[in-house]
Order: sequence, then C-alpha cells, then structure tokens
Amino acid sequence: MKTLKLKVPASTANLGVGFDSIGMALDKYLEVEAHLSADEKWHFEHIGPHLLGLPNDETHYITNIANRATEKFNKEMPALNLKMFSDIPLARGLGSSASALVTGLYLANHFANLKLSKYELLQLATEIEGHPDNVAPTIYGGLVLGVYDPELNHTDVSYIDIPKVDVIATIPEYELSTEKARKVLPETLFLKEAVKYSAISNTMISALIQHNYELAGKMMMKDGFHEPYRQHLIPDFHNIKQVAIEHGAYATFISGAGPTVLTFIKKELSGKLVRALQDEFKNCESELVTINRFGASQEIINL
Ligand SMILES: Nc1ncnc2c1ncn2[C@@H]1O[C@H](COP(=O)(O)OP(=O)(O)O)[C@@H](O)[C@H]1O
Ligand SMILES: N[C@@H](CCOP(=O)(O)O)C(=O)O
Repeated sequence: MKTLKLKVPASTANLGVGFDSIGMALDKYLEVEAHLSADEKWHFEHIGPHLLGLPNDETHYITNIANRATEKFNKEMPALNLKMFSDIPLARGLGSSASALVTGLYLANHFANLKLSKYELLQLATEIEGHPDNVAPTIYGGLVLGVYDPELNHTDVSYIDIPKVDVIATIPEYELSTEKARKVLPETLFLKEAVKYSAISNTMISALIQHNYELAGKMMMKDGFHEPYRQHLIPDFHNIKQVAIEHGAYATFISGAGPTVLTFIKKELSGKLVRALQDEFKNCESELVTINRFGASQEIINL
C-alpha cells in the first residue's frame, strides 16, 4: 500500500526580540504515516505520550487544515488513515501546532494533488497562522526571518546562518496555550517604544550574522514586544535566566509564547548548565536541543 511518510520539525519562535517574525527549526519531530482510508472515514492512531487527548476522527486539527487547503483550490480531500508519533510537547512554545498545520498542508498537497511548491505552502501556512515565525522554519529548516502582510496576503522570508551555539530548552510540565499567552499582550505600543525595540531587534540580527553572540545575546534579552507581558505566566523564568547567566549563557528568553525557556550558550559550557538546570528546576525537563537545518521532509514508501 502506498504510504506517505512525513517528518515535520518543531520550532522556537521570536528568539527574544523577533516577535511574530523570527524562528528556528529544532530537532524534535511530528512524524506521520498516512494512506487512503478504506472506509472513507478519517482515523488517527497516536503513538507516545505527547499526543494524548487529541481526537482520532475528522474533528482533528490536521483534518481541518487539509480540508481548508483543498477547498481553497476547489479540490476534494480524501479521508486518510494516519499513524502519528511526536516528541514535541503540546502547548509549550515549541511550535507543535505549527508542525500540525504544516502536516495538514503536506497531506492535502499530496493526497489532493494540489502541486503546491514550498513557497506556496509557506504562503498558505502563514495565511492560516497569521505570522511566519513558526511555520517558515518548520517548512524550510534553519533560522528564518519573515513578514506577513495581511492586506496583500503575502509573506516574504529571508534566512541567516544558524548560530554556532548550543541550545538548551527548559520545558515546564504545565501547558500554556498560545491563545492565552497572546491575550496578555497590549493592543498598541507608542512609536518611541516601537522604534526602540525594532532597533534592538535589528542589532540582534546583525550581531547574529556576524556571529557576535555576546552582542546578539545582550539584545535578545532586551525584548519589549512580548516578554515583559508574558513572564508572569512562567513563574520559574526569572530564576532559570539567573542560573543560565551565572553559567555564562549568551541569552535566555521565552521560546515562542512559552512556557519553555530557551538558552543560547557556548558549546564548552552547555553540559554543566543543562545539568545545573535539571538539578535546580525538577518540575521542568532541561535538555540540549539541536537546530534542524532542512525543515519538513516527505517520502513515499510501499508498506
Ligand atoms: N499533532 C497535532 N495534532 C493535532 N493538534 C495538535 C497537534 N499538535 C498541536 N496541536 C494543537 O495545538 C495546540 C497547541 O498549540 P499552541 O497553543 O499554539 O502551542 P504550541 O504550538 O506552542 O505547542 C494543542 O493543544 C492542540 O490542540
Ligand atoms: N510569535 C508567536 C509564536 C507562538 O509560538 P508557539 O510555539 O508558542 O506556538 C507568539 O509569540 O505568540
């Protein structure tokens, strides 16, 4: 039986100061095997702890996305049988919903024969998500910067080299939905503030391009777009940052909408810090995560 196999990475959005614009793909994955359903109904089999509680019929988010994509191109989405495994914890700021969204689009592209390019998949993904910072690295891999213009319904993206640093994710055991974490943000900023924080963001990117991680890290921790409004939702944030800085980290910031906290640190220092974080914050899982360079991948196999 012809089966589509997808491997779709996690992501960390914002990188401190790039709210809704900057993101990086991580080596954690949503993996899916899909084939046409014999009884024309959707069936999901979830393997592993991270997908617990998700529906196993057509009410699934992935079905919804696949149907939306096919309707847009006046095609029909056939029902599928899916087996899914994920090591991306849900609602932790590691882009689980973006990986599900991208999965839905890849399924539609293949099974409804939409023939969309990666560029077009990105346009569609951003139109649905409203910002490219998770979906762009999920599709392309690496570190991606982007902007979505809702009036033109168009997304532009650009890439820079992935930083040569070690990355530590400190993942709390509780969930924080992006929806809730967006509700605490202000509607507007004064021009003076917007100028200040976009200047910080510009400087951060330039420093990353020059591999000046001291300066990039300093800028990453001066965010004014989201972190000040969200940090109260993550009670350990301040202390995690403190421990990381004491261990020589370049920067510690909220991953996506949180509650995961991400740290950039020199390769020589990362082992000691990850063990210290694990010892100190027992209600969190602290782990070294690598950066994914290639984005979502697919292959067709005969099972
Ligand atoms: N593989 C998946 N299949 C279906 N729905 C998913 C999947 N992954 C995530 N979701 C949905 O997305 C929600 C989490 O999204 P969100 O709050 O944006 O957090 P994050 O994307 O940071 O993990 C989950 O509670 C679930 O409803
Ligand atoms: N820019 C968004 C990113 C949300 O990322 P997620 O991984 O938490 O879904 C935001 O900060 O709200």
